[in-house]
Amino acid sequence: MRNLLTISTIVLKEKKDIVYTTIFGILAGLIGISLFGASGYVISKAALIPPLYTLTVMLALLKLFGIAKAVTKYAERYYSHRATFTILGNLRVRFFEKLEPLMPSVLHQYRSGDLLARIVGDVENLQNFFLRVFYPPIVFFFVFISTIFFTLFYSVWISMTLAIGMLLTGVVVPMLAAWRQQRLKASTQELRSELSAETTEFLYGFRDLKVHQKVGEKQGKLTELSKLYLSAQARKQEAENASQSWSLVISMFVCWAVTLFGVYDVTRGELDGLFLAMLIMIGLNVFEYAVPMAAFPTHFEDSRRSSAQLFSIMGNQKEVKKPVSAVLQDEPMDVEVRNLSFAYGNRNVLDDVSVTFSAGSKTAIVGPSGSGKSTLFQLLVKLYEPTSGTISINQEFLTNVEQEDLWSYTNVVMQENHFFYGTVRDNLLLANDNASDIELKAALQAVELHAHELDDRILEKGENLSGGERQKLAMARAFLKKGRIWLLDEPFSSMDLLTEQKVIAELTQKAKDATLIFISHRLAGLERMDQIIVMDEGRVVEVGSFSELMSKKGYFYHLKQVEKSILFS
Ligand SMILES: Nc1ncnc2c1ncn2[C@@H]1O[C@H](COP(=O)(O)OP(=O)(O)OP(=O)(O)O)[C@@H](O)[C@H]1O
Repeated sequence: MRNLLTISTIVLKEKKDIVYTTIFGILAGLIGISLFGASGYVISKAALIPPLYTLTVMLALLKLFGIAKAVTKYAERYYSHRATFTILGNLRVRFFEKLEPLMPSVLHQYRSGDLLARIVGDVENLQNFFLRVFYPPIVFFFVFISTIFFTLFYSVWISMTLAIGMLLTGVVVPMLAAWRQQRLKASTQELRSELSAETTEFLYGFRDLKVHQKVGEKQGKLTELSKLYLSAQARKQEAENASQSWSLVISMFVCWAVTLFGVYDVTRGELDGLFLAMLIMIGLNVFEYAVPMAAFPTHFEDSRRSSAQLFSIMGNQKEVKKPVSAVLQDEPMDVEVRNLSFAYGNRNVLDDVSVTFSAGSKTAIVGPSGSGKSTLFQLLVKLYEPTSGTISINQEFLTNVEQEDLWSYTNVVMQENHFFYGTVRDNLLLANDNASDIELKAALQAVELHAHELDDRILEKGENLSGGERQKLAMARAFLKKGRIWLLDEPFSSMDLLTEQKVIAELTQKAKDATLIFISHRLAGLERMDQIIVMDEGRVVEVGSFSELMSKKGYFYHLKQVEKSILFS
């Protein structure tokens, strides 16, 4: 409910349109009922053969009502839709602004299809909040109350019957429908998110599923989920149709009752027969405004669930602080890690890690698979927040440094890098918009990607590149940036040894005025590093230069012996 209140505050920003919508909605309702009522009166009056001029004036008035109804209805639609689309725009912007600083951690917690369904589907769903939940009840009650008061002048019984009809269609039927909605366990939103997440995974993993002959099995699961979603939608629609039908049935009974009471009053001489048709027509027309009330609970429940789904993404996250930072400079920077621990859920993967990367130093982090190297890397680039301990850059805690700032001063190459559909040029320009073609070609040369032209096409996710070529292109992208911290997570693992040595030589040259931290599986070529950090089971087990570690004959020395024995066996 708190989420819906937040949505209401966003909706209320469009006060002007909301007021206009409500006023024109009420006017359209009152004029519509007057038009019907007046038609009934004119029919009765015409039967008494009044002078022609009386009929002419009455018909002219009817025409005027007709035009006024069309104009007010148009204005109501115009302002309500204008408000809806502006509110939808505001919601999208608000959601995006809230989500953007949280994005790295959000991406790790949600399946991509689920996130997409929430961003697109749930925001879209909220368009009904104003259009079907927020203002129709106001119009309904205002129009009904006015009608009840008006009919009171003619017949207490008719007025009372309309009041009962209003209570039944405006309160009882929607309450029953809301109760039924609550009993529908699986919400369409949750099922849609699941379906979207499963479909995305199916498409991403299609090739592997095919290789392992599991396409049919996965397809069956998807079909099952899709059926569940369709039946949830059907049940929801059935519930809405049922309450609309009940509303209609009640309105018909009320109209019969109005007719009966009217006839009874006329026979007793308490009501002029001239007004009977008018009252019946009013009774028939006023229930038009009860129809949206029947759908009210469905849309209310939809909006509640959608807002809860949306806010659950933001509510789960600790918002990353974004104070302005003056710590990052265009010169090599100190990076200090103190007593850093990190857990994925309740699984500890880093335990009390303390290391220093002094300004301009070159560090390699090595260790067996799963020792926590990449996790440390992700904490250094602020993709995760530490469970405890600190990371500081130039004596400023990383929590006080803007993520965008950090990334603009850092050259990052991850284990898996993303490439977009487009040309080699487009993908390189991501790192530096202002790079000239000469600089782009030099970057390609530096990573030994001679065979590729700037206009060569790259498919989505770099599908038409080999693993090594993807790493080379990612390095070329990093070479185009002028960062003062280099953070590389196994950037050469798929390159051949010769290319690796050439790229490392180029990297050493390019990063000579920067702090370089790189994670490596291979132990060759680490002699030129200022320090080597050896990790095992989430802890730092050794730190020192190559010669220090080799003479110590500890963990690193042992790893090196194993590597040698594999290479020369
Ligand atoms: N997103 C995640 N959720 C849960 N556990 C994770 C996640 N990512 C990594 N882990 C676990 O954390 C531990 C450390 O992983 P990490 O990727 O940091 O190791 P690594 O030393 O970089 O390994 P490698 O050399 O194979 O890349 C591993 O046991 C891994 O299973």
